[in-house]
Amino acid sequence: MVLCARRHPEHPTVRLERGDEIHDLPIPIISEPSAAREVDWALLATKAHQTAGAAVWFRALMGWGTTLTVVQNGLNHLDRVAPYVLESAGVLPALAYVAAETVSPGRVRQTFDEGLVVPAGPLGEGLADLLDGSFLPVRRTADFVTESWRKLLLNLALNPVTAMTGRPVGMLRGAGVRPLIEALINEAANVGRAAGANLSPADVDGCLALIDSLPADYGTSMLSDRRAGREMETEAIVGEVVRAADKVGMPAPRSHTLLVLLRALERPAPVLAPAA
Ligand SMILES: NC(=O)C1=CN([C@@H]2O[C@H](COP(=O)(O)OP(=O)(O)OC[C@H]3O[C@@H](n4cnc5c(N)ncnc54)[C@H](OP(=O)(O)O)[C@@H]3O)[C@@H](O)[C@H]2O)C=CC1
Ligand SMILES: CC(C)(CO)C(=O)C(=O)O
Repeated sequence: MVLCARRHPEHPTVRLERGDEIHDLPIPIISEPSAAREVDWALLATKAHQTAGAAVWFRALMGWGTTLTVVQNGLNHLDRVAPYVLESAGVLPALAYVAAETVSPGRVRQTFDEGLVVPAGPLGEGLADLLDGSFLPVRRTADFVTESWRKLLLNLALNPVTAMTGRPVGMLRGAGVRPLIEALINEAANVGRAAGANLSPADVDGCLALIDSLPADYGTSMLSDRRAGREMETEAIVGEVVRAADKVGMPAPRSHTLLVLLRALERPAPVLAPAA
């Protein structure tokens, strides 16, 4: 295994903390694509909006037999990498049910551990074999579109509100907030259904039950980005729902409101002088 980074780290080791376990992982780290060799499996695990920037690595790592696994949140993983890989390249989308946060350079804390979900088929089987015995179980699904929407409902409920308030998920269960979250998930589930996802009321209930079961101090990847002052996955998560709603001609005012506020938070417009 080789870790491809855009800067060579000052501490060239990776420490993974999972509960009480500490694993110091002796993974070589390279920061120049010229140092990369063709591999059987390449895993893209940048934020969705960093895909174009990471594409320089695809050319260095990918040959005829390489499968690129896109481990990102959102929908349409394949479209995201299509401009940068050959049409014949093997590309596998993956949804991550883990929670990991870089707590200091080279130190990653993992607090939730349900593995990856990928489409059933030879590439999905290949990834499951590759990761067999690792910390990451790989579940295969015959309906990846529905799975992507299921994950999107969870991210839509958790990520923007934690990021906007700067507070972990316990806040979502507070008086007044939970009904908003429930309405937001129901609205997005209706859009997902119209867009072709086979979402049932049980999926909405399952999403809410998962949110209710998370530890109160549990963060999200978007909250980490907000805290660190990094760009957030606003477009890949909230933008996807709003664009899908526009496409199927359904109103999605709750998601739309979130999108406008998140965009304003990241790219504040100049304040207009009061009218004379
Ligand atoms: N974190 C989580 O708990 C979960 C995340 N996800 C999803 O997984 C994906 C990855 O998220 P996450 O791990 O949180 O992301 P992070 O921001 O923690 O990590 C992304 C890494 O990609 C690196 N990177 C960005 N651009 C390049 C580049 N051009 N070349 C090399 N490296 C690059 C960044 O480097 P640098 O350090 O230099 O910025 C950073 O280390 C996202 O789509 C997210 O939504 C899904 C489930 C849970
Ligand atoms: C499911 C969840 C919320 C796990 O942390 C996630 O996908 C994220 O943080 O982006």
